[in-house]
Amino acid sequence: MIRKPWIIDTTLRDGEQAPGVVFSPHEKKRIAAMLAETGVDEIEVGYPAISAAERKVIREIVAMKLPVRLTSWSRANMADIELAAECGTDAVHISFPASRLYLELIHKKDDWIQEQLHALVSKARERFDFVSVGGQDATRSSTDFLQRFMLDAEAAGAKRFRIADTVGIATPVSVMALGAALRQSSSLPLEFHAHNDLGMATANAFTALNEGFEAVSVSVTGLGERAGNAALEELAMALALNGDFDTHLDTSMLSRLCDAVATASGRAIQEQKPVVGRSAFQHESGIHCAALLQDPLSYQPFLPSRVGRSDFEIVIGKHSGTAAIIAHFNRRGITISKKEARELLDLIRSQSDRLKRALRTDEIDALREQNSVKHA
Ligand SMILES: CC(=O)SCCNC(=O)CCNC(=O)[C@H](O)C(C)(C)COP(=O)(O)OP(=O)(O)OC[C@H]1O[C@@H](n2cnc3c(N)ncnc32)[C@H](O)[C@@H]1OP(=O)(O)O
Ligand SMILES: O=C(O)CCC(=O)C(=O)O
Repeated sequence: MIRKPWIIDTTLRDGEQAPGVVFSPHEKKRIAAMLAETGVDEIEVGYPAISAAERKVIREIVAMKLPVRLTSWSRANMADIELAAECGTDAVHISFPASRLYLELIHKKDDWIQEQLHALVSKARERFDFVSVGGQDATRSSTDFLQRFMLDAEAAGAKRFRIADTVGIATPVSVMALGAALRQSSSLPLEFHAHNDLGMATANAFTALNEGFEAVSVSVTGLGERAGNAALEELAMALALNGDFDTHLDTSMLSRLCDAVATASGRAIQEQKPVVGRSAFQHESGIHCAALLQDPLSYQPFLPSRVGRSDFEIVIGKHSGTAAIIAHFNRRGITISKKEARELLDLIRSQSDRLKRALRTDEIDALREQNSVKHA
């Protein structure tokens, strides 16, 4: 059966918490509009308690009437919820500490959670259509604790429970075990909020959906605290290729969306970034290029056009072969013979070894000129 996962984008909340990142109101509105156009189901649009300016831009995004659920983030206190209610979002997410360590850090005991859940969720339900409850640091908590927490959240009227892997220590194996245990004791829909400290955020989000979590939170380019969150573009493509999910996401928007967030955040997209990094569709190896020129899916998981990119790029250097060299010239409207390509390849390899890099087009042209002078 094809499943429909609920994709929550938190670029405007957890994404902006990446150290040093500040989005302008214009950038926030543009990112929200692009997220809606991409087809995410919900946008965690910000944290109202930060400032009046934050509340103003959230209200402006609400006024855009995007076809997506907008959620405000809140701590587990009445003041934050009231500030969130001023913003007019459809939903509020109330974040509780969910581990002993986090409870101690805010000087609270276990029974505080139960009391607050009832007071805060019932208050929030008067003001919001949808109330989600979050467990911060849930992956360093015990299953018993979380089971009780979820039952209390459900009884208090919450509509979803977020398991936050706040310090990014979960693995696909632990996510599967946790999901299975929690679903035994409560029918409250589950969300997984991954962090990438061990490089597993996307894998954990993907595993959570496969394990039966109804929702995941992601951010564009994985922007977020420390090593970031699960990346929307990575999860979108993993789901699209998997075949068991229908996300309704327009993946052809992903490159533009990631570029917009990279520019607005001042965090350039890493060269090797999956899906949208510059080298994600760049090839130098001769064997790969020879095959790609016959079938572009031979050495790529999907066509670049699927994420809004143009054709794959051939890089000419030490690892090139003659097919790539002939194609390099063909793409520029120049026909060269296999024999000439072979002669050029020797020159390209020596120069590439010497320079310790691939060659630019002008350098390749100079070598061709040098080779033709030799034959004149
Ligand atoms: C894992 C996460 O992503 S959590 C989200 C983190 N995001 C942010 O912190 C970004 C925005 N933060 C801010 O603008 C400020 O920190 C504010 C407005 C939230 C609070 O500022 P301040 O009042 O100066 O408090 P400060 O930041 O020093 O300390 C955090 C306070 O929140 C309390 N707190 C922390 N987590 C929670 C929680 N889940 N529920 C209730 N209270 C909490 C702490 O006990 C502490 O309270 P205290 O000031 O009474 O001791
Ligand atoms: O919303 C929550 O409860 C969790 C917040 C968060 O971003 C995290 O714990 O990583």
